[in-house]
Amino acid sequence: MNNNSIRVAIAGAGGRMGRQLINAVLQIEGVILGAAFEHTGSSLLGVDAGELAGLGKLNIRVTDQLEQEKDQFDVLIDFTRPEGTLNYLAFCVENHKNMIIGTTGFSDSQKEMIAQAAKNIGIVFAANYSIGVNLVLKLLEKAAKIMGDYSDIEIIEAHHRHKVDAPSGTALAMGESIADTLNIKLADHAVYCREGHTGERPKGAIGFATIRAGDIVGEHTAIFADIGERVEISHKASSRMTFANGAVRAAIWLSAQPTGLYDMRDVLGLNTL
Ligand SMILES: NC(=O)c1ccc[n+]([C@@H]2O[C@H](COP(=O)([O-])OP(=O)(O)OC[C@H]3O[C@@H](n4cnc5c(N)ncnc54)[C@H](O)[C@@H]3O)[C@@H](O)[C@H]2O)c1
Ligand SMILES: O=C(O)C1=N[C@H](C(=O)O)CCC1
Repeated sequence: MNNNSIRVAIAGAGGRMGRQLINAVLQIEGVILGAAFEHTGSSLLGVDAGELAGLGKLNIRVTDQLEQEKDQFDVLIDFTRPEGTLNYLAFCVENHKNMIIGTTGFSDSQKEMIAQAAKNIGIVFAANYSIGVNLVLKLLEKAAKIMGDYSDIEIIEAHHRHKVDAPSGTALAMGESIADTLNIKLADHAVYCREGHTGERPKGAIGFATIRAGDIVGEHTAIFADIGERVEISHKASSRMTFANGAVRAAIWLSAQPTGLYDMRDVLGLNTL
């Protein structure tokens, strides 16, 4: 640790991702843990953040008192729920703190609030912070360019039984990447549900299928299928540390950027390829 270290606050510190993020902050050079937040009423308030993550005492207590901690951090990493994110967003705008948003499941109007906030602070907003998934988003542009206007496109995702939103943010980002390349609106082509007598597959549909089971960390496949052949582009995450390491990398990168809205492809330099 040195005086130039970026001080990170973790929101949702007691969650599956929050605990991994505490771990990642302690392991990665250039960042230190400044604060750990949980929502009001959480049974984890007052618990030591290091002990929460199984790392021993850090003398940083989990709190819901943002105002009291505001001088302890430069950037807030949020993996919570949309309503939680929007509360933290208002606080960060008010107090000029950068934000890394990993939460998924936002409505269009909530996404617009994030975009508006990014006029005042730096925000990286990504449905998936793994390097591999962001590479996949780029590969999908290539596949869509070559096969997108004649093949049947389907996106399949699988996650653990506790996940509350569907399709996953990553599956939607994959759909957006394909739709943007084809110059179409995902909302006009997405098919999220099939049941009963559906009729034949409409040409140009982008289908989504969701699996929720056990402890699956996160798996995504995009299929481009024609008669006689199909291409499948897949990513499988086997540890949440891949997301946590990516989010901390984004926090370091964001500290050197001007105010604005970025995604993980900006952080990795993939948007200029
Ligand atoms: N972008 C990525 O790379 C990535 C990776 C994994 C998970 N996620 C997303 O991150 C989010 C969290 O996932 P998780 O598996 O850690 O979930 P989780 O349920 O284990 O953790 C959520 C945390 O948020 C807290 N929380 C819930 N409601 C809140 C509120 N209103 N205000 C403040 N805090 C609140 C909970 O107490 C908990 O600590 C989900 O939206 C998930 O889809 C994104
Ligand atoms: O575990 C989750 O929840 C995940 N959510 C993200 C999504 O919705 O895409 C990323 C993968 C893990």
